[in-house]
Amino acid sequence: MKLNEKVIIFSAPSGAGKTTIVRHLLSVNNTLAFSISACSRERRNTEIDGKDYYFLSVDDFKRKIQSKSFVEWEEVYKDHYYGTLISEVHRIWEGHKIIVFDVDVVGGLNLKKYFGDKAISIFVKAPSLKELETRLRNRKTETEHTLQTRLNKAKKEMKFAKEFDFILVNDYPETSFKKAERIVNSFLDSH
Ligand SMILES: Nc1nc2c(ncn2[C@@H]2O[C@H](COP(=O)(O)OP(=O)(O)O)[C@@H](O)[C@H]2O)c(=O)[nH]1
Ligand SMILES: Nc1ncnc2c1ncn2[C@@H]1O[C@H](COP(=O)(O)OP(=O)(O)O)[C@@H](O)[C@H]1O
Repeated sequence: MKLNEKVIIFSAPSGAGKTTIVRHLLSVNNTLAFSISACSRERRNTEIDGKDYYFLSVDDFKRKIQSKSFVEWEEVYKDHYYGTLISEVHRIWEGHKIIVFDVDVVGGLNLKKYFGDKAISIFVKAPSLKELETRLRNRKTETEHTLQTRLNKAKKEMKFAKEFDFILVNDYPETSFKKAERIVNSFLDSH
């Protein structure tokens, strides 16, 4: 793969608000394009296949791992595989856009390693663990069990925050949107 374009990586514990921030950035800057990940979890009612994710069965996902179709992939939760397809990176670069990734924390660090100085990495943090829990509950996408799994994972992920180029505390949406715009614009204006 030719590494000839800039990429922007957003990572966060589930519920911190990275998808909300990424959606905002995409709505105000049409040079950016969202990297649609492949995943093997159930589609939520609000999600569209090929827009939010490429939804695959576990078997199809494993076949793509075998055929080395991923830049990176992870079994984020049991039987819930997520990954960035090489074909997706090409699709976006062929459209001459800057890729925006919305991936979990380990995935974000792997992408940072892969893309090197073409990448900027941003860790989105909720103001507190309590607030993270409130947001996940309000989103109404989790059962009590999956909520606890996500909160436990979040505690581990917080330790990696300092390995990212920026930590963006997502307190109020409007201020977070502005902070994200500033970080991204200065990256796009550089070299
Ligand atoms: N490593 C990796 N993680 C991903 C990818 N796409 C999504 N994820 C992460 O997988 C986790 C679960 O995603 P999802 O079920 O959509 O949860 P949500 O972030 O709580 O909406 C999140 O932390 C996502 O950021 C990917 O391509 N690679
Ligand atoms: N700054 C904020 N204040 C309050 N709620 C927020 C904020 N940012 C996002 N949310 C809400 O919190 C929930 C989790 O946000 P989401 O963007 O889905 O997080 P992630 O992609 O990191 O899992 C959503 O219901 C979203 O509307």
